[in-house]
Amino acid sequence: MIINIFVVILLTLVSYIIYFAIKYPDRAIGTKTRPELKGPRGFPILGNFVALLRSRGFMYYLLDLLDKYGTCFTFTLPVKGRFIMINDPQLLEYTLKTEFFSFEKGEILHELLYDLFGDGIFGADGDQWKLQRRTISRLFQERNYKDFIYAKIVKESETVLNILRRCADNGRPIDLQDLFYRFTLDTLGDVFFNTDFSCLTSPEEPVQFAIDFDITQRIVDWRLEQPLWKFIELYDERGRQIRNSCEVLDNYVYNMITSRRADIKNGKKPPNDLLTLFIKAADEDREEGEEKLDDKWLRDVTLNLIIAGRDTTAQALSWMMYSIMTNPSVEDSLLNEINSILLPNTQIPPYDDVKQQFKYTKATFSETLRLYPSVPKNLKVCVKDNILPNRVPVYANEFVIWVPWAMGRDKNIWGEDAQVFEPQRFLDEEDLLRPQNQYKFNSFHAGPRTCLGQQFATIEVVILMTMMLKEFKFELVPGQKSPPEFQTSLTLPMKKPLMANVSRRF
Ligand code: HEM
Repeated sequence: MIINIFVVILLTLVSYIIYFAIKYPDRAIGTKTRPELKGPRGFPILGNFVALLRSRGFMYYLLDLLDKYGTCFTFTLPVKGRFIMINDPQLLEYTLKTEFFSFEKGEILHELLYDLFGDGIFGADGDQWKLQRRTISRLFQERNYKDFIYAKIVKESETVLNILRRCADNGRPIDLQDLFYRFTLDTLGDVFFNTDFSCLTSPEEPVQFAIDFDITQRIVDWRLEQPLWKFIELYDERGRQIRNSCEVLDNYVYNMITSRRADIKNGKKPPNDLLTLFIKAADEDREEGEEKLDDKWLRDVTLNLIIAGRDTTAQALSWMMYSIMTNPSVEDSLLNEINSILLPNTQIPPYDDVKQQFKYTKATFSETLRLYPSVPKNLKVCVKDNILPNRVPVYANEFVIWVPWAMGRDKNIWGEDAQVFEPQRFLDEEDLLRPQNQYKFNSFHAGPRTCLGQQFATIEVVILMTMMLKEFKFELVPGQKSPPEFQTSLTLPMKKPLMANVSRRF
């Protein structure tokens, strides 16, 4: 009897598989056929999943396909569906601005980001996104930079200099990538919570908040590439790890919120930081009838911003230092600029200079992000049938995907010298910053969802780079791969440490 039931189930299963294999002979189950589009042929039911698994990771897979098929092609993955590449500024403008409401983050992305990002701005769409964008923009304004953000960045930069002084004195090389991760996390801890995560004060010690942060991000990255993540996490270690790490992060942030609320209630003067401002903004908005601004909302907003600001900026700093160390003429121009703006015997650039001057430093930062964009690939889901300007239809539930890494190196977009590191391309004849088309230089995203931390990151980079380069010379420790390999991830970490020797200039 049991054997009969088993045979019936097996036969039914096999019949279904045969049925679906005939219905979806070269693409993932559930996807529409698109014979008019170029792209690799997939397996029945699984689409291009096998090829993706055989590749070195999603990013490398996309780069191989871009080489083979050009800027617009398609492939399919089970559970996720069809992806259409749109590696072209005009197509990007159309999806990120003109048809903004037809292309969203969508439910699939929201769900796989949820443990870490919650309902925060990164996974949010519609009114939920609009409300957060409005509140966050209100707080990233000039007055707050002047009042406390600038001073906190300078303070953390000085701690970095102390570490570098010890390295220079001991003749010990340093891993710059690790140093920059510590710097950006400590800066965000200070700016958001007026707290010291102690990443820089104990540079040899692991930091629990950072460890749990890295675990959750790694698992979220993996989910992006793995269609069966929900099922695998049921029996795999990763499910337990992400729950535990998120609990640590949640407890940390909720404790901060609770004790700050208590301080405010008891009439204690709260510190100048973004948490205080967010609590005030949330309370004001709640009085105006916004229901959603509770402590969970505050947790989501602050954690999203820390995630947004830590890795992106640390990685940009690492690639920038690598580019400076391997381009002596760029280093000379940076030093000329620093010495022409700073008075002799001063090392800290004044706020107004950071904002208005340092054009070459800012151009070097942009050039770094053109070649090494901190978010190297990105995607949106189509929520309403649409036709792209190149006449390619995109149907609801299909993804559009683009690769800033490849766009930044595309000769058709940046000219014959696209592969060359040349900050001058961001400056005009009078050495003023050239206004950029956001859809061409899209490392900070573009359209209504442009990065809200661009100014924050620029100020952080200008201050730290100026202070570091003024006092120290950096040289790559020989024997490292150049250019360094990246690790496939949501962002663009270097795969190995970036080891440098440090010596004093004076
Ligand atoms: C080099 C540094 C940075 C780069 C290259 C960068 C790049 C980006 C990119 C590509 C996006 C779009 C991501 C998406 O598809 O959702 C984004 C969004 C965002 N970034 Fe940044 N970012 C940087 C630093 C920062 C910092 C320091 C902060 C804040 C402390 C920040 C806050 C945000 C926020 C809030 C959004 C979401 C905007 C929205 O969805 O409306 N970013 N950033």
